[in-house]
Amino acid sequence: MSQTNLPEASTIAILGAGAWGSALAKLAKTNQHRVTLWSRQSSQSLAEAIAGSDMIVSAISMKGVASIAQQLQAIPLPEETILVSATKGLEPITGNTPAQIWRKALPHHPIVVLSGPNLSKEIEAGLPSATVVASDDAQAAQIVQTAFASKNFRVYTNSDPIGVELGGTLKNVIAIAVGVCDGLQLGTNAKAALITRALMEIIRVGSYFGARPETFWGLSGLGDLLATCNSHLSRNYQVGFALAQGKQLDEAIASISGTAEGVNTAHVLIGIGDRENIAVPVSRYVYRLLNGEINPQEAVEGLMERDLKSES
Ligand SMILES: NC(=O)C1=CN([C@@H]2O[C@H](COP(=O)(O)OP(=O)(O)OC[C@H]3O[C@@H](n4cnc5c(N)ncnc54)[C@H](OP(=O)(O)O)[C@@H]3O)[C@@H](O)[C@H]2O)C=CC1
Ligand SMILES: O=C(CO)COP(=O)(O)O
Repeated sequence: MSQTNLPEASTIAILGAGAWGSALAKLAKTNQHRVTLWSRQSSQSLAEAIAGSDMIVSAISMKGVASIAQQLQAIPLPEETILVSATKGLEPITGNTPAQIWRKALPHHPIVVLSGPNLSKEIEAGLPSATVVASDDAQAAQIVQTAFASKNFRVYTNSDPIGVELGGTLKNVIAIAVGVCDGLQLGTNAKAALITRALMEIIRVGSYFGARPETFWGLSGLGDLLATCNSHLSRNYQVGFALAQGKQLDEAIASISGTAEGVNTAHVLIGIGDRENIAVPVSRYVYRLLNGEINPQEAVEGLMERDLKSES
């Protein structure tokens, strides 16, 4: 399909009017869709905002997903309405991904995950970028692809939704680690080693959950690691950088605008790693640092002094 042809106009409701929801709304408007951007602050009710939507896109922070999904359950919706999950996080206690929450709440709807190296400020500025839309429902993924693709936003489909979702979610913890690495001025070799070993860790966790390893070499895995680990625009990276400057976690969080999902994800991930016996050394040191058990320098020493092992 040529991207010079505008996709047919759809009615799209975007839930979550923060940085990411607003950027997605702008992308959808570029393609002439009728767009409603909704948050808890909106004058419209949720039911009014989604009325007549062909597609509902959730760009809500992890902490709000379950309650909004529950509210949507109570609103009659045609079964063909596509739900697109753009949140990158894990639910505390259950460890569910956002798409798993949507699937449980609205089992009869097509669910599509949207994830990739998508720093919202760059997208708002109209810079070129690419993303992935993943679903078990190939047709739904293609509809979302067509709806959002434009000359500055290249959208790929993928049939491994859990892999695409975990790639975007788990890299947030690593972006905190790399923010620490850069904040301590540990150099390019250290950063390359950290990102590469972290990718192995992400693949280990993803494989346990049934994701395909090769998915993590794509945009939502390696691609998003490269974006967030190399940019001061990443809030997760900023949290790590601030910790390396000696800030306490609450100060670091207060110093960024918006949500740094990696903080909560680290806690949920370590719970899963402990329960399922999955080795996640980089994420574990991030978790210990966030908990105040160690300082940034001790995290570096701990990672460097681990038992010697083979690379695989
Ligand atoms: N910013 C980015 O570059 C990207 C972000 N993401 C992901 O998108 C998600 C949102 O990020 P971002 O837009 O940056 O975050 P923001 O903090 O800018 O916005 C969060 C949005 O979630 C809503 N929200 C928060 N808590 C609740 C709740 N308890 N109930 C209902 N709504 C709630 C907020 O609503 P209210 O205004 O009412 O508080 C707000 O609209 C995150 O998971 C993030 O990882 C993914 C790709 C890129
Ligand atoms: O996920 C993102 C870019 O793909 C945004 O990263 P931060 O949440 O760290 O800002």
